[in-house]
Amino acid sequence: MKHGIYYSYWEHEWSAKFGPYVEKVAKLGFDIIEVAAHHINEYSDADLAAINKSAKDNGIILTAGIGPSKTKNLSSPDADVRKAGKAFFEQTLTNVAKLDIKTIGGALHSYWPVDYSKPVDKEGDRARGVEGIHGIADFANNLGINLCIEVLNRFENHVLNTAAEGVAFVKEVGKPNVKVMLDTFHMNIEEDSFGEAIRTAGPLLGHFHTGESNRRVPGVGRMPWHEIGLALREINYTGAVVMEPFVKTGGTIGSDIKVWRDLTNGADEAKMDEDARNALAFSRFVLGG
Ligand SMILES: O=C(CO)[C@@H](O)[C@H](O)[C@H](O)CO
Ligand SMILES: [Mn+2]
Repeated sequence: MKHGIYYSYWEHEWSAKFGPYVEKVAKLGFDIIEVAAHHINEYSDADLAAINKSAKDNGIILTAGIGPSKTKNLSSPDADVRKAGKAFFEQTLTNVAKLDIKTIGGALHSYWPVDYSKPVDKEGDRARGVEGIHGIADFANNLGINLCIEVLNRFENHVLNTAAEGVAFVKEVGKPNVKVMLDTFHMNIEEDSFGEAIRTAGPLLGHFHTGESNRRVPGVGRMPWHEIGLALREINYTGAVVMEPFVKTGGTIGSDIKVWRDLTNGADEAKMDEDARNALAFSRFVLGG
């Protein structure tokens, strides 16, 4: 098991440059940095090559996260949007591969966060989502990338809210590089049992996000970490465990995640680094790796 952190912990914008965080995360002792792929198509080949070299020099593996926008939604009822979504993913995956990234996770099958001001068509969106992911799976596989479909809570997405729904979706897609992704923050809202949800995903679990129920770093709240660690060991999970703390207000990150109060307790960057370091030690101890 390898441990990582989403660099958005320190930032306010999904567009924030991730290059400078590779060395920082390595110094904190992490194995992985998760980067936002939302704006990766704006990086030049030279930027990507420099980041890849920095990752190799620092012994860091990269993974990618993404919440596709409404205009890139693979499950949209509008065929032109689905087409734009496919083209966006092909370009994004091509650039992601330049960083030797093998895992991209998020609501790849849909868009995020969902606009609930209009009625949603869960069955239709799900069916189009299966087709959309099926349509980009081989392209990703040829680049050696796994597509990890994140199960999100009801307030953020309607298509997949539980591990069981995620598993059924992934089985219907039926491609070896399409996997289920779970996140303790979302599981805490939707699952009856953390252990059972992880066991339900079993060998299909491709990526795992961690965070407390208020999205602070692991170890400071009331998430049942021992139960989660036992279940991950039980299914012999050897993939990435990436903490995804969101603690700062402001910017598009603050508004998409709905952080309306400072969850850092007024921490400066050094204190935020220390919190991340402590959360890593806690995660290695309680989850393994
Ligand atoms: O859990 C979430 C959102 O609540 C994330 O994994 C998200 O999809 C990604 O961070 C977007 O970049
Ligand atoms: Mn997540």
